[in-house]
Amino acid sequence: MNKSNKILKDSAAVRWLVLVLVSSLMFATYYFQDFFSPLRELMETDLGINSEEFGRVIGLTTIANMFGMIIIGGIILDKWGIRLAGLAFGGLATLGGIITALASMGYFGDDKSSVLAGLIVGRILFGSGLEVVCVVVTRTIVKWFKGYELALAMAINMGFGRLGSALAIAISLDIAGVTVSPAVVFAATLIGLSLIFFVVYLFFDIKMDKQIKAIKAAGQVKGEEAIIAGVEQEEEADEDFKFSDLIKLATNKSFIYIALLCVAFYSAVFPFIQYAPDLLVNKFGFSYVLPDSATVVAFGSEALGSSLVFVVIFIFALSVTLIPNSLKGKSAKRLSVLIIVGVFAVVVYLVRDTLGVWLVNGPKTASLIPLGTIIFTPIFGSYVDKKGKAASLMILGALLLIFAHLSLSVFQSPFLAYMGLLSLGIAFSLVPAAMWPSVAKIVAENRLGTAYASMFTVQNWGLGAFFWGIGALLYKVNPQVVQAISEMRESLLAQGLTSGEVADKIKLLQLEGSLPYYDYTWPILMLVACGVISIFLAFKLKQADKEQGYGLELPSGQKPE
Ligand SMILES: C[C@H](N)C(=O)N[C@@H](CCCCN)C(=O)O
Repeated sequence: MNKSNKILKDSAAVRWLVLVLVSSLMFATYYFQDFFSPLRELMETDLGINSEEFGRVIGLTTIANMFGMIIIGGIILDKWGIRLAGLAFGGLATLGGIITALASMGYFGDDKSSVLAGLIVGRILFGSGLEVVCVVVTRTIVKWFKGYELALAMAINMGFGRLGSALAIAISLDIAGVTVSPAVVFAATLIGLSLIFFVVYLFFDIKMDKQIKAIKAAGQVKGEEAIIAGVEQEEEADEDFKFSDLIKLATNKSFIYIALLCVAFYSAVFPFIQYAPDLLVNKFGFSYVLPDSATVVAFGSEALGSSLVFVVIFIFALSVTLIPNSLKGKSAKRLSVLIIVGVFAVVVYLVRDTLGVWLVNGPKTASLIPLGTIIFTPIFGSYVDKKGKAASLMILGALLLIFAHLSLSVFQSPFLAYMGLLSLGIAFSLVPAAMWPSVAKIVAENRLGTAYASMFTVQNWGLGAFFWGIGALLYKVNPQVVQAISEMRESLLAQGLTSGEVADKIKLLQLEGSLPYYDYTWPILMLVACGVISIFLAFKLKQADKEQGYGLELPSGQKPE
């Protein structure tokens, strides 16, 4: 390559800096999507927002996407390009964040209906920007990493999103303290900051476009340079939305199965994560606040012991998965697994008090689900690249999903709860790692943009229904709990207690057994049905792939004979 024809993306340092700058938008939007999750109870005690209304706030976040916002956003992205579309939809998400924050502070009125209306409007605006931001970021990564480390860049970008989710679940209650608004203000500030990072990115984008233009203008576009300079045109053709393409996709059996699998699978995961901290507190007796070690012991040695076993199994699974990549020879592999597990078991023993405190806290434990996927997704992604078996791995993921939701709904054992969370984390790594590259096998490259946009749209139908549905069913099957908490809240407020004091008092009364907990059995059992549908669809996908020959079971780059 002619040295003078080098452009910004040829520098690894600039490429990775760009990835961090644009991935900050993923981090912040995923954070904002999930930060309400550990606040379910506080919303009720601080703002009087019950579980059905909580479900409405979360569910309506996706409403614009259910009615074609992602398709519209994709068309706008084609017309305006990455820079303007990123600013417009990142700005929309930020505006939604600001309105949500103002509503939680009582800026639009202190009464429950004004707060609720403000929260809903804010979340709808945020949600309208969220998914298009995800498409803009994906397209930006393709622009900078095509021909380089594209798959790794995508996995790391997804990791930024998962880190956002994990942190949101783990720390928002600590940020909130006794009122909801500080957590909302913090989450909205993060989106604002990430938009500033995106603005910084724009300087790189403008500069690279100028370089490409200059190369073209100088008429040096030959051979290898042509590929580089052709980036823009190539991507425009790749990502264009065409309604005729939608029709073609809708008649492809394999695409239908994978799109429906995307709906069924993600419906049982993203909405579950929103309720996981509250489920762990209400069903398994986890805490919302970080308890001291004495309380952890009182929580029960069974739970404490199971949580530590959970950590050791997690590390065992991790080392078994990781080691084959780095060591050859069975005995060397076994020995290194033993050493790693042994060392970690000692470390776990030494820090057992702190770890025990964390692993009986609902939000902190629930945050391990997205956190674990940051490590597992690239591992499974590389397995799919090298060995294939994508359809079979989706079947396995669906099976783990069923186990997870069964152990978290019908059983009452903390040990099974930890195992359920672990298998949910593995499923949440397996299925995305196998699903997204499979779409690229089923759909021609020039239809991928349309394929992702239509998949995200139908996915949002499921998400909207289940975000709201879990809260609504929880409300429906727990009328006495809703009434008892609401009456207690009214009476404590009438006695002159502040909303923070009311929240504390209600928690205390629940701990003492004077106020009941929510029963989550039916809302989570409903998600088992999603797992059963997922497994059926994954089998159908494997069958359809055999007929249509996309090679989903083959390693990356191999085609069936
Ligand atoms: C929420 C979003 N619609 C979604 O499905 N995100 C996926 C990642 C999609 C990556 C596509 N290149 C996720 O698992 O977070």
